[in-house]
Amino acid sequence: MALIEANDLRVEFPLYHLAARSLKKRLLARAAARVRTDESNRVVVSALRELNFRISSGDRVALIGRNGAGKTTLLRSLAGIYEPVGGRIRIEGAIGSLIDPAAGMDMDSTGRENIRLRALYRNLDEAAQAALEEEVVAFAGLGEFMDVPIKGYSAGMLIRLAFALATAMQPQILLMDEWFMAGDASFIDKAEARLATLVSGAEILVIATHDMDIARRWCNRAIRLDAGRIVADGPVGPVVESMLAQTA
Ligand SMILES: Nc1ncnc2c1ncn2[C@@H]1O[C@H](COP(=O)(O)OP(=O)(O)OP(=O)(O)O)[C@@H](O)[C@H]1O
Repeated sequence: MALIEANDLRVEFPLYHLAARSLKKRLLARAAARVRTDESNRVVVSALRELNFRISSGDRVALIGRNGAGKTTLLRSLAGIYEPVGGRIRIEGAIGSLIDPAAGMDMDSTGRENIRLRALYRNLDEAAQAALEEEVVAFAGLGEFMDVPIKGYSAGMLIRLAFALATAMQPQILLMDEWFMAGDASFIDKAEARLATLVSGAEILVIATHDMDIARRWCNRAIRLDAGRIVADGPVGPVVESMLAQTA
């Protein structure tokens, strides 16, 4: 059984660039509720404030909310990319994340070399490594670009490779940013079919999105954030309605 549990989760970012007094003052005045000076006298923005929730097997959760609400920060905190400054996150289950296409990739290596590096990282034996390579190469459909250093890839090509790599191995918990649904039409069709299989196999899906249709189509629950706090958490229909009513 997979599980994600957050207790009083708090994430803050220091605003180092706010050395200029006037700018600091202006910003503090505008966003007083979210910007504070911490114990070390640093100006910090509260990205997530005392979040409490529990996500269990079978939950497919859409993280929704306006710009700056904290969706990406929460997704990244769950993936272990950001360290909470307060509270705790408990995760049970193997995580697969489709958050940052370049994460875990070596930009100087070719696509094929990146697949092999991932196989090494996952401790796959030779047969599993060969199977992974064959599957990712076929799915990504990058042709001879597979043998070109990935720093020469377009954004779309990098998404294809990242998507193929991340979805080749079935995770129990899948964390996803909506822009992984972007790309050219032929890839989107392929990606959606692949994702459908993955989502039906993954015990938990968490997807950060602005697109209420994506939320409704993929999720059964929504957590709505506003200015770093949870303002609604429940079945996807009513939570999406509350969001639409507010932005109408
Ligand atoms: N690396 C960072 N450094 C400083 N502040 C950050 C950083 N990342 C996020 N923030 C701040 O944290 C808050 C939450 O941002 P976050 O990106 O999580 O929101 P979001 O809901 O994903 O927004 P969007 O829909 O615009 O992508 C914002 O106030 C943002 O300015």
